[in-house]
Amino acid sequence: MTEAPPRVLTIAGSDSGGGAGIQADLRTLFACGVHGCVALTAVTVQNSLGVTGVSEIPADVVAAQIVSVAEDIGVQAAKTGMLASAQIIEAITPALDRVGIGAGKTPLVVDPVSASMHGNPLLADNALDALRGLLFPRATLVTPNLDEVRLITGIAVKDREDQRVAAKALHAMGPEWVLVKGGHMWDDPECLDLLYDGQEFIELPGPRYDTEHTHGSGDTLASSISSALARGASVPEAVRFGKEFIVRSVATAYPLGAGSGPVSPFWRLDG
Ligand SMILES: Nc1ncnc2c1ncn2[C@@H]1O[C@H](COP(=O)(O)OP(=O)(O)OP(=O)(O)O)[C@@H](O)[C@H]1O
Ligand SMILES: Cc1ncc(COP(=O)(O)O)c(N)n1
Repeated sequence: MTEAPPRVLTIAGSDSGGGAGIQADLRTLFACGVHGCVALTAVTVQNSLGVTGVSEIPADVVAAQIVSVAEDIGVQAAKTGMLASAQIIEAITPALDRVGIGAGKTPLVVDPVSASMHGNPLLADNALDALRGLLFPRATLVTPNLDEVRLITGIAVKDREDQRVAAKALHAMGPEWVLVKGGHMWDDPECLDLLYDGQEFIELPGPRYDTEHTHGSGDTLASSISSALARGASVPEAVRFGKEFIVRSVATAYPLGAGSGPVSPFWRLDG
């Protein structure tokens, strides 16, 4: 009998265009050789141009998916993406505690998705307190982009020095590690992501490709990191793996529809 691969649980929303959300997560997890499980939080009506509708899954159903999967199948890492509302965050917190995800147990990556790349909201404004107060203290790693940094901390990051100040402010909210992503530092010729554990800064430099096709880049990064954590990697090892994974996925992104196409993990399946 073949041994089961590691399992990663993604707690996230669906993107009907298949570029971001759980579709990007499952595609990435598959390419990384781990089994992906899902706790669906919302269905979005979405294509390459943006989001035109959102239907939330009832909060108790989101929580029940987590418990069902973790208690039977077992997971070695989990990640959150679009969480939609304070009610969903409040419902999943006791479920995560019940099955031992986060808070120093099974690694939990919190990607604090607040809006789509087109600017459409994916998290209610009144959910920020729950995100900061309930999820951040349980997180092994939080992975905000610069818009999310501004929403969560009030810090407008313009350069690499600000990125360090923001990392400290985010770390003070309770996560073990913080990754401040540099994709939105538009003036920077590189995409430098900054990892911080309260003591040491680790810089993860990378090229900046001149492309509009970066849909799903945050999900792909967080999922590839989660796959490495599920295999037992340390956080710095997992983030280095994820950075290499996303660089190659942006390099091979493809156009789709009239707007922004998705980053592509397919390169990993070649040869
Ligand atoms: N044009 C680019 N070229 C290379 N790497 C990029 C580019 N844009 C983003 N990245 C990388 O992709 C990852 C996601 O970064 P970003 O800051 O864009 O997060 P995000 O906004 O959450 O992503 P998205 O919302 O597009 O899913 C980071 O590792 C970042 O450095
Ligand atoms: C369901 C869902 N989850 C996450 C994103 C963020 O991805 P992006 O910033 O690339 O639009 C999204 N657009 N849709």
